[in-house]
Amino acid sequence: MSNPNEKRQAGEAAIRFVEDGAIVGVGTGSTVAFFIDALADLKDRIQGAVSSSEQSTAQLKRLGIPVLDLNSAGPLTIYIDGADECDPYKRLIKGGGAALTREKIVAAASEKFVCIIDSSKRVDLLGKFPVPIEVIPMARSLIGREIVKRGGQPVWRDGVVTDNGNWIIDVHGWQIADPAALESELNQLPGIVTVGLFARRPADVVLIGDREM
Ligand SMILES: O=C[C@H](O)[C@H](O)[C@H](O)COP(=O)(O)O
Repeated sequence: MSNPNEKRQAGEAAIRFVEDGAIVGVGTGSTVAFFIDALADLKDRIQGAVSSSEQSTAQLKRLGIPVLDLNSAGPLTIYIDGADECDPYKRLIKGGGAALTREKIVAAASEKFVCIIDSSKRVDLLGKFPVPIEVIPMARSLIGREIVKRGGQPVWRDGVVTDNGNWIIDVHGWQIADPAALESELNQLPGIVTVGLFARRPADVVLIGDREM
């Protein structure tokens, strides 16, 4: 069961990775919300943040933290984000909040990815949490069939539209022995925008509560 106290501890502990003058990559979700609250206390010491979602942008702006565009911000030193599952190799499932595409972009643009979770997210094998996949709407059925061919059960997150105007399919029933290979394979399918597996670029540091994994 998710532990809000550990989420808050992780969000606050991640502040130690923020250096003076940094532009901070900011993820999305209830754990990141604690991080953003803590970041507000440092707002005069950083240049600003690059956000991964409209939700995080709204919170950052409300707290007076400048939100910068990734194209002008350039490479970032640090990205802080939550996850839905994390394995012993710091490979992740993300996208429970439908923000996976921008999250993967900001993570890729950052030198160090610090993942903040509570202990309920730690697993030995990824796949108990359904894998979110962002798809172009016209490809929903096509991608659904491709997932069934690969042993998964696709469930359309009906009614959810991502910040990019796309849809989400959640894949149940995968026990993922080689997440990087599955991520690469799915990345080849026309119509898939982003796979919620962060295995080719795992986290660099994982904080479970205030404890480093
Ligand atoms: O799309 C959402 C993100 O990948 C979140 O980082 C993930 O779902 C974890 O969210 P939370 O911190 O609320 O458990």
